[in-house]
Amino acid sequence: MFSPRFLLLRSAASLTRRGFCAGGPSKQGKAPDMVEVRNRLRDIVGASTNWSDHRQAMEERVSLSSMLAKSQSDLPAKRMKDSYLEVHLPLGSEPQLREKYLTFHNTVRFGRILEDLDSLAVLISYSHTYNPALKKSPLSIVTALVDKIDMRQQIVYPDCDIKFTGHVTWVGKTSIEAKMHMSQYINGAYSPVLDATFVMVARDPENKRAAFVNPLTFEGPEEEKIFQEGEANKSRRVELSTASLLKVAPTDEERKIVHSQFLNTLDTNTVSFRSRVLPPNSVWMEDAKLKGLEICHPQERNIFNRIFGGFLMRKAYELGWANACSYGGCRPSLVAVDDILFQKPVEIGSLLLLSSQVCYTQGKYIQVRVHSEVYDPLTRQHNTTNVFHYTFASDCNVPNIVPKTYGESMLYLDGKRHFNQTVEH
Ligand SMILES: CCCCCCCCCCCCCC(=O)SCCNC(=O)CCNC(=O)[C@H](O)C(C)(C)COP(=O)(O)OP(=O)(O)OC[C@H]1O[C@@H](n2cnc3c(N)ncnc32)[C@H](O)[C@@H]1OP(=O)(O)O
Repeated sequence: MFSPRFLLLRSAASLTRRGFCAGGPSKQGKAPDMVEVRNRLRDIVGASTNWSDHRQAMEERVSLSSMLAKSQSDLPAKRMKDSYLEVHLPLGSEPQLREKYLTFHNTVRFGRILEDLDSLAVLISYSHTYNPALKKSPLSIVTALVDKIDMRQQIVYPDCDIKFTGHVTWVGKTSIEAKMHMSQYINGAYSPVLDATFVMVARDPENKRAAFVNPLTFEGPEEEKIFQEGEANKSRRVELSTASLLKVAPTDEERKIVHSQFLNTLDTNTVSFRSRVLPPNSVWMEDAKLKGLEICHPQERNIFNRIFGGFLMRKAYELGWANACSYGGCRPSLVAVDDILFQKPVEIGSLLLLSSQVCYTQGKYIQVRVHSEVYDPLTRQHNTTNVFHYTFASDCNVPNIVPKTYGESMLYLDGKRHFNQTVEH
């Protein structure tokens, strides 16, 4: 069985029984925090605490393959409340924790929140797939996609307690959608800060092949609605991927936008398609990039000895934020995160190249895309691992971003699609 600490974190019912009510810690014990979430994740898969033991720990996991279900119907259906978790981040009551989360401008580092959400989504997924007959889970559950994060409040205070709640909202055969909410204790009550939807994928113990997850049942019309939303999200994701500009031509309306941008930048003094002039209050796309490099040390590993998805999101977010800050000339605030795709795992020891680009602007909004790739210095090969999309708002209107090449125009249209999806709807 998973150890009693895991049970502390389990369902809504057990949380209430033990007194982990919304108001804060109980008398019987402290409400679970992020350290406990990560310790639990380590226990669930049997990850080593020291890097020097990681090979042995991985070898031990291989034997768990025989515990995998042969089909989804062999697994018992779970209820939404079976995976419900509530976790506290006591920034208000534990000042020593604040340092890790604090920005120079006395707000909360959003990159740290991304890390916490990622760990929580994994634990929610393990709660859904929990099998009391097993000591360790044979599943390797990885983050495939951050579907969206909607900000409901711009400012996150560094000295007020934070509460995360969440549960599984939809499952496929081997994938799980988890929705999480973050709220902050301000003036005697918790007020909503953000809503997040993640898609997790279950793999075998060696993280090589997909593995079945328990079906999900819903109780009552409210849960049915949540499940239907999950179905709709899945269909939307398939539609978006089919219409990707990397696969098909832009729509008629989009083509018109590209051509009118081209005409707007033609030099009227020359009869040439090549001589281009930057319109007033505009910036060429090629001048709105910011790049970075990360050496992927063992310290940033996840429980599967690959680089932790939350770390990748934090690094990409901070680079994207710095780019938006430099572009708008003031500190921007985050409006939304959407469609962060984890295409390939990042191995420990990799050189990770991060490249951010302002790809769309509208009024005070700045849409930033961050692309990350692993670079092998021996073969000089590059492999894309992630693509991140962030929407920021500046204090006042920013210059228009203008593409010059066809490839940049596609980035612009892709940025516009992401912007419309997150801000306008
Ligand atoms: C030791 C110290 C530890 C310290 C503690 C650290 C903190 C704790 C950290 C905790 C750990 C933190 C966690 C981390 O850090 S995880 C690290 C970050 N994530 C990764 O590295 C994942 C990288 N990506 C991949 O490996 C592959 O692309 C995956 C495995 C994701 C898919 O591969 P592939 O494409 O070959 O899969 P498939 O064709 O067999 O399909 C399988 C299923 O997947 C569904 N699907 C696929 N893609 C998407 C998508 N984009 N949107 C929605 N769904 C998607 C698909 O529909 C199907 O579902 P279903 O139809 O069967 O239902």
